[in-house]
Amino acid sequence: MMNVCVIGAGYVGLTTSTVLANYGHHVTCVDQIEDKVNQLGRGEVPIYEPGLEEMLQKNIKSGHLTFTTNLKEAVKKSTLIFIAVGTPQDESGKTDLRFFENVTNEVIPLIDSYKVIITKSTVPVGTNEELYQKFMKKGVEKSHFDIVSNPEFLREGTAINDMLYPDKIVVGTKEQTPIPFIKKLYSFIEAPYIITSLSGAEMIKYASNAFLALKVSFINELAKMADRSKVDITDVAYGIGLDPRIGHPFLQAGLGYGGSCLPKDLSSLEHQFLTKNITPQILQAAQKVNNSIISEYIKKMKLELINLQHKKITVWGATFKPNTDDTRHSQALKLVEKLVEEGAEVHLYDPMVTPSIEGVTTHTKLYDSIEDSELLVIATEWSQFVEADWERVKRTMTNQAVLDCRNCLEPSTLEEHGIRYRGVAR
Ligand SMILES: NC(=O)C1=CN([C@@H]2O[C@H](COP(=O)(O)OP(=O)(O)OC[C@H]3O[C@@H](n4cnc5c(N)ncnc54)[C@H](O)[C@@H]3O)[C@@H](O)[C@H]2O)C=CC1
Ligand SMILES: O=C(O)[C@H]1O[C@H](OP(=O)(O)OP(=O)(O)OC[C@H]2O[C@@H](n3ccc(=O)[nH]c3=O)[C@H](O)[C@@H]2O)[C@H](O)[C@@H](O)[C@@H]1O
Repeated sequence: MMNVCVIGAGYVGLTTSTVLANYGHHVTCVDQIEDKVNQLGRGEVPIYEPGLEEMLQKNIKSGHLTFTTNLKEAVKKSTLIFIAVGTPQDESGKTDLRFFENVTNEVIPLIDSYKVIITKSTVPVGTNEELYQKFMKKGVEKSHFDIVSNPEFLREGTAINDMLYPDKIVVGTKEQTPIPFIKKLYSFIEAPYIITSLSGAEMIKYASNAFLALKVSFINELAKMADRSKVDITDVAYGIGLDPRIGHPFLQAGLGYGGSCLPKDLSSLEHQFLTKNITPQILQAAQKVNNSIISEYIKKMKLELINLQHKKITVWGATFKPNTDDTRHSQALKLVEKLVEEGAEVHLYDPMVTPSIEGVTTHTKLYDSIEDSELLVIATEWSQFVEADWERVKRTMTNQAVLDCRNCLEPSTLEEHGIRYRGVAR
């Protein structure tokens, strides 16, 4: 079993640390935020990720997983060093590598024996090659390090399962030397290896997120046409998805894609193209479609209420998708903000988060949020909403109308209760 250091205790760092510890490795997870480290040390996970807390507690107890702010000690005792810090976008949309660079600057002087530096963070094509050059320039002995680009493909909400059962393990490397280490590390996972260059691995990660975003934008563009042609978009998605060359996943029309990665990675990839003087037409179109969706739904609300000013509208869902507490780049919150701009009296309920937004009343009880409401908008497809008591919804609202921006409800169920249903091209 191997000694592993994971730098960054976010979704990726925590899942990586916990899963590796669960399969017998000795993992030290480092974060710079002391409170977070203390909390994690007590077995409390600051993010909502199903199954993570239980697995983490088990591994702390068995002694396979520890948390610290002391990078030096963690690096010294480990052969494999994962970098899993955030790589957000800056104001211009390109990747802000500040955290990544801080970490590598801190790690370089600590290397005095062979280590494999494994980049899990999503970084622009060419970053790991530059990192290799940086190690060489700073005089780290060639026999003391290898750089591996090992991007992560997990989804929030199903992180553990995705890490245990990936469809592939991508390993970008300049040398053969680190490959046996990586294979030993992941020996509990059955998945094909894609061994490629450092930049190849980086590009696979961006291409993957970009393609997922394209699928979502493609179906959302079709949904606009379907809506005006009285075509049910779920039939179209099902029909085209049966062709194995297309496939069903990521053809759910709705409010569009959000989250901490798809929007930022598309924007980053667009910048990477532009710096090479290539216009990324498809990427730009996918983003344009995604950015156009909120106004489509505002129009739909106006069909129901004519004017949104001073109308009491309730939005159910704030997170960017169900089963997470992440609201980064949430389309639901963009919709809420737009409703405030339109002068509506906005009420918000989410099972996991209670964000504070100027001009919005946030509720902690589902049915309180729709009291005297004139329109209920489903912005995130939490199962709690799908299973709502529609008779109670009908009694509590002033105007019985639901706009299902995720096509997650059964129209006939609502109609049976005398509630007007509008969905996404249905
Ligand atoms: N969130 C996700 O589902 C996925 C994220 N990724 C990529 O993985 C990377 C990490 O993403 P998240 O886990 O969401 O990030 P996050 O932002 O949730 O967490 C990053 C952590 O790194 C810590 N950190 C920053 N600088 C540090 C330093 N110098 N020393 C120690 N700790 C430091 C922060 O305190 C924070 O706890 C990103 O590049 C992201 O694009 C890839 C696949 C899935
Ligand atoms: O790089 C990352 O961080 C990760 O980004 C996404 O994972 P995640 O952000 O957790 O969320 P997804 O499940 O991909 O959903 C993204 C967004 O697309 C939307 N979506 C998804 C599917 C669909 O059919 N329609 C649709 O609108 C979701 O509502 C959500 O807002 C990718 O799916 C992961 O493979 C990747 O590792």
